[in-house]
Amino acid sequence: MTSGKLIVITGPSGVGKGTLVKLLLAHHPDLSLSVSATTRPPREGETEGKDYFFLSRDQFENMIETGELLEWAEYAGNYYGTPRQGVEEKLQAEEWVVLEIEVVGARKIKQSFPEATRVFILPPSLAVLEERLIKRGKDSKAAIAQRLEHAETEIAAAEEFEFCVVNDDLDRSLVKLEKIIFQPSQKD
Ligand SMILES: Nc1nc2c(ncn2[C@@H]2O[C@H](COP(=O)(O)OP(=O)(O)O)[C@@H](O)[C@H]2O)c(=O)[nH]1
Ligand SMILES: Nc1ncnc2c1ncn2[C@@H]1O[C@H](COP(=O)(O)OP(=O)(O)O)[C@@H](O)[C@H]1O
Repeated sequence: MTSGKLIVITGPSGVGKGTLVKLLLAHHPDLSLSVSATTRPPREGETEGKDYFFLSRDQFENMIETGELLEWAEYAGNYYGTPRQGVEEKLQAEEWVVLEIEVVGARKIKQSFPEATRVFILPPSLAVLEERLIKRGKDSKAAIAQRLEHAETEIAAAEEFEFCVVNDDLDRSLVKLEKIIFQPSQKD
């Protein structure tokens, strides 16, 4: 790797961003994942500093005010944001950094990093997205309904992004993502 690169993976909740990013990092240990800050309480099994930096609203708002976040957004009642320092240090060290973030934040990244490679992950259909959210078993019925409603607006913005991948078959989607990241000039 000859220079730093910022890779942004975005798309609606439940589309498979986390699953794809995990596979991508397992196949390419050179890539570095940015750990986000959030005011959402930790879920069972989540670790501070590994999955997220878990902050109070006051702490998060302080980071916004002091410009410590590269981007941030409010999603389903909680704040989520990318700590600036870690990403900038990694890019300066010529690392390739992956952000897995929701759509509003991914949009904002374009302003500070016009060169970023941004990939929007699409579900094969809204029905499949709903199925995945239900199967994942992490969200209440009401939360799933809220996420699906939100997904429709997010999907309408997909065309703004440099690349789109429909996450149908997981292995095929991973290959498409790898092509976008490592061979962006080649068309398939
Ligand atoms: N803008 C922004 N979104 C983030 C960040 N970190 C995570 N997210 C997004 O916030 C949304 C909710 O994340 P989470 O509560 O972990 O739920 P899940 O990804 O749906 O399981 C997801 O779409 C994440 O991609 C961040 O640093 N900035
Ligand atoms: N290509 C796929 N085919 C079938 N199920 C998938 C696929 N990608 C992800 N999933 C499943 O869908 C659910 C949501 O995926 P997840 O990675 O948590 O989404 P996100 O991070 O976008 O919220 C998980 O249960 C995951 O195992």
